[in-house]
Amino acid sequence: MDHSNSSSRNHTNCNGFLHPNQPPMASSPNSHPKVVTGTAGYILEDVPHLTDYIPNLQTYPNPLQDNPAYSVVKQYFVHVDDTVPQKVVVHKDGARGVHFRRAGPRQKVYFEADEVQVAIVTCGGLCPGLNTVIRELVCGLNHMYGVKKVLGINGGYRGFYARNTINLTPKSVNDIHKRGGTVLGTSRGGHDTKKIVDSIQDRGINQVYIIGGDGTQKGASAIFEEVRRRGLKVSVVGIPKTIDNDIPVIDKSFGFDTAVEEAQRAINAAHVEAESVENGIGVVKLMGRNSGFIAMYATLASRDVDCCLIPESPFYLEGPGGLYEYIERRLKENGHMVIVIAEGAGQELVSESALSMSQQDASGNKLLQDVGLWISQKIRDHFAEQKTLPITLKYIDPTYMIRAVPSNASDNVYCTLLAQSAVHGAMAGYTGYTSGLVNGRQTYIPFYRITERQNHVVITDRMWARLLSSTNQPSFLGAKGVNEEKEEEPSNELPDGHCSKGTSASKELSCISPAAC
Ligand SMILES: Nc1ncnc2c1ncn2[C@@H]1O[C@H](COP(=O)(O)OP(=O)(O)OP(=O)(O)O)[C@@H](O)[C@H]1O
Ligand SMILES: O=P(O)(O)OC[C@H]1O[C@](O)(CO)[C@@H](O)[C@@H]1O
Ligand SMILES: [Mg+2]
Repeated sequence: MDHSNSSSRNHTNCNGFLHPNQPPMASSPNSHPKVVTGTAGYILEDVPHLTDYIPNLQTYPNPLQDNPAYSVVKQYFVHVDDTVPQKVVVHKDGARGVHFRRAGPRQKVYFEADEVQVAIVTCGGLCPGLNTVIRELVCGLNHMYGVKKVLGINGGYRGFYARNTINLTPKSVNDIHKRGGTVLGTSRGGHDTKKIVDSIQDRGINQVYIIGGDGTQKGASAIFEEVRRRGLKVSVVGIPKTIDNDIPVIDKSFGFDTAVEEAQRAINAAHVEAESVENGIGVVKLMGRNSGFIAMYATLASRDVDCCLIPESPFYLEGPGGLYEYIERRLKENGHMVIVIAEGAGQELVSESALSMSQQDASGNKLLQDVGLWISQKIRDHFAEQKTLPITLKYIDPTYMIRAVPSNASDNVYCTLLAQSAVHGAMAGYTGYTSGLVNGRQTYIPFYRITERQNHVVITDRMWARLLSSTNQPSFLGAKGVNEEKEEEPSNELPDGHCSKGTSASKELSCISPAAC
């Protein structure tokens, strides 16, 4: 695919054509999904390119061609038509389904090293690996493409217009990956698209790398649209960050492995405390506002957990099949037990007994009640009232300790690949995309696929069933509940316990190709 000629690119490629419902990008005030279809139900959900709205942009040979480290690598450059399938499990006669553009270096780039002025910003909550991504962006840009001008935006989105910037060099970021947090600082709220793009324009920034969760990626999408509306040669790139693993499409988010590993320490402590006393109960609260992935994977990894409670699986306390009954049975069988609870679990129960559920943080996220404290007290009160089983309960809340640590070895490698892929895409003129791993391959995913939904644990899927069979906890769902759950989340099941509740664009695509989802 030759991006020096955007019109030919929009109309025929990948043995396919622009989807008939999609107008050509250049004629529309806002970008539209670029969907290319091919034979056998092939669909490419492509990402925008600078040439979509700035014609005749000059190209340059990729400097990696002369880089001794890379020139020996056979087929180092990604073929322009390489794409990655969203779904790898297919049936003999099924459609090929949705694909994303494969990430990696291209033969031609759209920026000369001296011309590039980069900005990097981190937004939202902390997550292990933020500093590694920052480091690898700075080093990747410098070592692979000779880019020297890299600014760090201080304190999240508002830093674009309200704070001083920080010069980042390979030397200044050399060992930041060994530290937790983000050297740039972060914040919630403060996204003012006009002021941010004014700042981008005023500072001559032409590549923006935005590291953050679902809210941040929505902000990145708004920045991209405004940049495009102003006709600026600025690549806007998202790098997905979330300890909750609630970003859809991608295999998992960076820092998640580290968080699960770190959670083991809290679970171990809860287990040691619980088994050291008669009828000991250890309760561990883990993060997960709307998605219980950390709790689910930490439970599966640990084997010491007897009950895992997540936001996706409503539970109840009293009566047959309830939590109290299970605790009593487990204590009688085993003498102790460990409960892991995600912070977003059981919020409807807590809110019945707490004051307000309507408070929000600066980004508009609902502030949660402390379900860990609440459930610990409820269990203590219940068994004190019963007087038949005297329990000792220890409550551990390691939530901020888990996300404040530096990333582990595997997350460091993942962060490096994500950052390098992001850089290759921007240098190749792509924009308006999130760099993400899909089925083990680095890809460029259009913003709308990342922002339209959240990733949730599917409690009717195999992974949750594995958890139930490993803990032996009740499912808290009658047959009716299971059927309702199946009806609610019908078609977008992703491998191994991931599901994204669909909205507009992807639902349309499911209609084009049901086998794609
Ligand atoms: N719909 C939106 N449009 C523009 N900007 C947004 C939107 N939602 C959130 N933002 C901005 O994105 C930034 C981060 O959002 P938020 O605090 O929700 O964290 P996040 O990126 O979702 O990360 P996490 O939830 O994992 O901590 C904030 O500065 C917020 O103002
Ligand atoms: O207290 P803060 O910084 O708002 O962050 C808490 C939230 O951040 C998250 O870790 C998401 O980043 C959620 O799990 C949690 O609810
Ligand atoms: Mg979020």
